[in-house]
Amino acid sequence: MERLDKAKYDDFVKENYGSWEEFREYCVKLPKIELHAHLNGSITPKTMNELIEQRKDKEPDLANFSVKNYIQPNFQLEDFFPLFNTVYRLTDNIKSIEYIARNVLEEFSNDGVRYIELRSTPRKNTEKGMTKQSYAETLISVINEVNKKGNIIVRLILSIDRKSTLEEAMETVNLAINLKSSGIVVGVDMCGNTNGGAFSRIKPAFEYAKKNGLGVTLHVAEIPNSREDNLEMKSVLPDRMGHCTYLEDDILKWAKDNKVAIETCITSNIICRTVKSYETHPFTDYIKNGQPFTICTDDKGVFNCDLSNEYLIFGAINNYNKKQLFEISKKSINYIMCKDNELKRKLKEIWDNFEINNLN
Ligand SMILES: CNc1ncnc2c1ncn2[C@@H]1O[C@H](COP(=O)(O)O)[C@@H](O)[C@H]1O
Repeated sequence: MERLDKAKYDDFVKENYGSWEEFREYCVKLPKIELHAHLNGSITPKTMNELIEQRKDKEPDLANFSVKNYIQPNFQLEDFFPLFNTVYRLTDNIKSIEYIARNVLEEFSNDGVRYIELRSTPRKNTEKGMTKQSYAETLISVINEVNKKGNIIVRLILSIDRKSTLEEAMETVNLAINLKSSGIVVGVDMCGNTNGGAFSRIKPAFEYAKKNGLGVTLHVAEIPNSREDNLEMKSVLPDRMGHCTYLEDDILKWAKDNKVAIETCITSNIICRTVKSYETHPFTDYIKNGQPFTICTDDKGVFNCDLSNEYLIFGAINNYNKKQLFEISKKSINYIMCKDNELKRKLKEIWDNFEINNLN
């Protein structure tokens, strides 16, 4: 938020929302959909410290573990990926996965997120008895618990790290196929270090996922000069694409024509310096061109952000009033991977009720 030159937007905010506080309140109250959130990047420092406290007696190396502000001066995308070496030490067993999932989902719910497709990379840790399968099943069980409470509706996307071998990628896709009947797993994602290798190596796994009725989302063009990869990714016909900060016009046009929404992660792009400023973020072109997109947090724990604030930033920069921001959040219903029509009807009802009660 500090990075946004608020003074520039004071007049607009005063006229349309009353004050910045009221603007923020509106953004929290607005029902929202989150379609690009990595579980392990969404853990707050508070939750990390709680995990350390819970475990340090039995695992003394954790006593010296300090959770400091991740974002140091001159932080950039290359500094981001190694952070997970540390985070994964703290989330290396099933109990911790359960704990972080509960906390992260509760935080999204408190922020007014009404539907989320949370994503996470199943990992194994033989020493601690964690398998990819138990990792995913634990998430499903927490999600079922959260769904029962009824404040937020949660579905799961299993992520595949870009540096995986094809065999590893296929293992995760098969896991997702087997767990589809839970009604919770809706698709697969490709994420991880942008230097992790050519997408073509693991492309067959995503084609196989699509053939088996899973949704597919891919991290596309987060960095420049990735034309070859971008074309390979497009040819999989993904349902959505993450970031796309350096995506070429012809592929953007293809995405528009085929209603492939871009998961745009504003604060993440600014902090990782893949976009220079809020004002020059490609979302301004998305609006101009009628590009389908959805506003997302990416890693709310690492970037110290929340979805309400992403809406606030987006609203301020584009001078969007209450109704316009509402329309943006409502459109995201069209981009969910979950094919359950009853669920879509339920979401539309939530948005319609909000509109009746707040915007007429
Ligand atoms: C900054 N933008 C990004 N670009 C690419 N990959 C990202 C990412 N943000 C997070 N991840 C990837 O998500 C995984 C962590 O969450 P899970 O263990 O799956 O829950 C890591 O592989 C990380 O590289």
